[in-house]
Amino acid sequence: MPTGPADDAANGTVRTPQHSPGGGPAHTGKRRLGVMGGTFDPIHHGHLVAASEVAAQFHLDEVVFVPTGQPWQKSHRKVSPAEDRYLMTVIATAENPQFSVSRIDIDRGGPTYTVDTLRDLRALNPDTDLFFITGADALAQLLTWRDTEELFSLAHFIGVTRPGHHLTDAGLPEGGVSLVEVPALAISSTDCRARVAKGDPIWYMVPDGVVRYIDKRELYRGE
Ligand SMILES: Nc1ncnc2c1ncn2[C@@H]1O[C@H](COP(=O)(O)OP(=O)(O)OP(=O)(O)O)[C@@H](O)[C@H]1O
Ligand SMILES: O=C(O)c1ccc[n+]([C@@H]2O[C@H](COP(=O)([O-])O)[C@@H](O)[C@H]2O)c1
Repeated sequence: MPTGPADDAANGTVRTPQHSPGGGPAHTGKRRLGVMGGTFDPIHHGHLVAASEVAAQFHLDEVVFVPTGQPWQKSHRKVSPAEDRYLMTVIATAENPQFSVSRIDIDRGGPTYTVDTLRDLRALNPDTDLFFITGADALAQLLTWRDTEELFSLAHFIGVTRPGHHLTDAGLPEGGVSLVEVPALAISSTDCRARVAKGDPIWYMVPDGVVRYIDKRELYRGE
């Protein structure tokens, strides 16, 4: 029976980065909390599969989804109200006892920086190891985030595959990042929004409750 990412690496499911022998930090005996940050406009099955796969491979006790307040690197486009994105995330994760949702980035106000997310989660969860889950596109931009040197002291970073993006930890600190293959789902929030705007269905791309919420709140129409 696998005991951790090192075993998973042995059977080939973790693409072990050269900087991170064994595919991730050893189990310290502390609670292991995954952190999935995103704008979730809307949340879709690509997010959920990534979180579920990382939780299994890294033996996480829980994954907390953290919708952004103001995603400063998406300031060039309209972002739906935080409350709508938060509620869609709650609806999408409600059935999974291992998943939860945090409002910390929304309630803090101002632009969302992951360094603040992780500092706050650290304070709220003493004696817990944090694992920040992020997609290949976000991983490639990580060095443009605020206070990158502090980020890697707060959490271990797990980069997951995403169709259309190359998964690499080039330039990132040794041992700070693990790369994981997740079952590829070619779904993006951008595509979901465009489909709703055109009147195309998004059934089965996002959870059923999220389809109904988007319809009820008339999100993405005419965008
Ligand atoms: N299909 C997917 N597979 C794996 N990871 C994904 C997928 N879609 C999004 N992610 C990751 O989830 C995190 C949050 O993503 P985000 O909320 O921005 O969704 P998105 O689909 O990338 O949105 P948008 O299309 O609006 O940029 C990011 O790290 C992103 O790379
Ligand atoms: O900390 C930063 O400067 C930073 C810059 C861009 C994105 N992030 C985080 O990356 C995650 C994915 O962001 P997004 O906007 O692609 O959904 C989310 O948790 C963001 O807060 C963080």
